[in-house]
Amino acid sequence: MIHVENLSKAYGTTKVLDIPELEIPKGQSFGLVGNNGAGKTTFFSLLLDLIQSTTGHISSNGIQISSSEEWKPYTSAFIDETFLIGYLTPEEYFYFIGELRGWNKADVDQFLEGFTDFFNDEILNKRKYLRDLSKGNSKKVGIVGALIGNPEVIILDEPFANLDPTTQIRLKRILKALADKPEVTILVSSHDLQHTVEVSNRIVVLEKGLVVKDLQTNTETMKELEAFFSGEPADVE
Ligand SMILES: Nc1ncnc2c1ncn2[C@@H]1O[C@H](COP(=O)(O)OP(=O)(O)OP(=O)(O)O)[C@@H](O)[C@H]1O
Repeated sequence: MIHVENLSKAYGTTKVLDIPELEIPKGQSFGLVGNNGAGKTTFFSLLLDLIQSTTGHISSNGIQISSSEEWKPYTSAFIDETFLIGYLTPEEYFYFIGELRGWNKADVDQFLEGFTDFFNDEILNKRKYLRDLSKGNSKKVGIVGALIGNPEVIILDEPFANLDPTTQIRLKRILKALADKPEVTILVSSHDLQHTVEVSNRIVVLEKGLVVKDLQTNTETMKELEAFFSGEPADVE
């Protein structure tokens, strides 16, 4: 589905991402973890053609993302609040995204009914502009907006950050349900190892722009990640 080849990004003389090759098959739920500055957002920004690579390229379904728009109809993302439109209410924003994705108002309304718990009565019918929402509530809008139109590729940068514990648990359920769909490829970055392991069947660890671990999630993955990030051997209890 997504093929990365010889990809690097440098600012001046500093290389912040260097991925010689990476294949993300259709249907995979791909978790990206790494410490601050590891290159997670850089990678996702390159995947969405938000920044230009220094070398190499990424293709999605065989389409080179920097030279064609054809990947956009089936790809959706929420990276940060720049994806939101401050002067719209959540409803207006969702309808706007719906229009882009070929859904009418009724389709969007019906879809939003599935997020009543997730919204916790703080998003819809509040007559508030997106610019006035709290960070957590903005994130909820961005995530749900990214799911409108049943995209096949979903990219979410740190979706758990700024969410309260109840909403994090609800989000995990939503992401797991998406991960179970064979036609959906989902890429999530997070600093929360536990959440990432729970919603991903593959975990890639970035460190200073390099892929230093590439794991199929199993019962040992959490232990292995904790050992890696604490700098201690994995077999120490
Ligand atoms: N426009 C820029 N100019 C210079 N350096 C940049 C620029 N954008 C990102 N970087 C650098 O690239 C590196 C990777 O940043 P990136 O935001 O991808 O990391 P991250 O893994 O998402 O980090 P975090 O967990 O802190 O969000 C960092 O060292 C960052 O300072």
